[in-house]
Amino acid sequence: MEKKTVEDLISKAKEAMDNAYVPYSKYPVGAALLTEDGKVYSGCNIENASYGLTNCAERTGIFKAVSEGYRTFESIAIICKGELKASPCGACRQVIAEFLTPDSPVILANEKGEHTITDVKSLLPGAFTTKSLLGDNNEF
Ligand SMILES: O=c1ccn([C@H]2C[C@H](O)[C@@H](CO)O2)c(=O)[nH]1
Ligand SMILES: [Zn+2]
Repeated sequence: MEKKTVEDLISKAKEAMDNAYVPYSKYPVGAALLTEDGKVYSGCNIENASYGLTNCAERTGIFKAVSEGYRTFESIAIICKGELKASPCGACRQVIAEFLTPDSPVILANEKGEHTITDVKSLLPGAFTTKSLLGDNNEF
């Protein structure tokens, strides 16, 4: 990926992270997605007093974009507070696998300005996808 694109996505994810609603965990997360036509959608985590209703940053960003008509994304950047780089939860990995391709870059960043780039298939090998429903997933 181009350095500028990576830096831009991380910076948009950080802006979203600053809007995180996290009174319970106090663990802000931000995500930013690049659409096929070059737009960026971002999201933050949104918690709830009924803890299980919390929505992660990744899914907030993806659902915002899907609700406006987007169906596939080029890449996603995720950032969290602190020195550890972000790592999406299992639910988000499944949703990421739905809307990005197995080779799509996933940028995992921390607040110190560091990041790692992995991809969707590494986050969720053998993902259950629309292909599985069509009997066309023979990864395993
Ligand atoms: O990748 C992740 C992991 C966790 N969270 C949120 C959920 C909750 O608000 C807080 C602590 O789990 O972090 C995210 O938004 N994305
Ligand atoms: Zn999640």
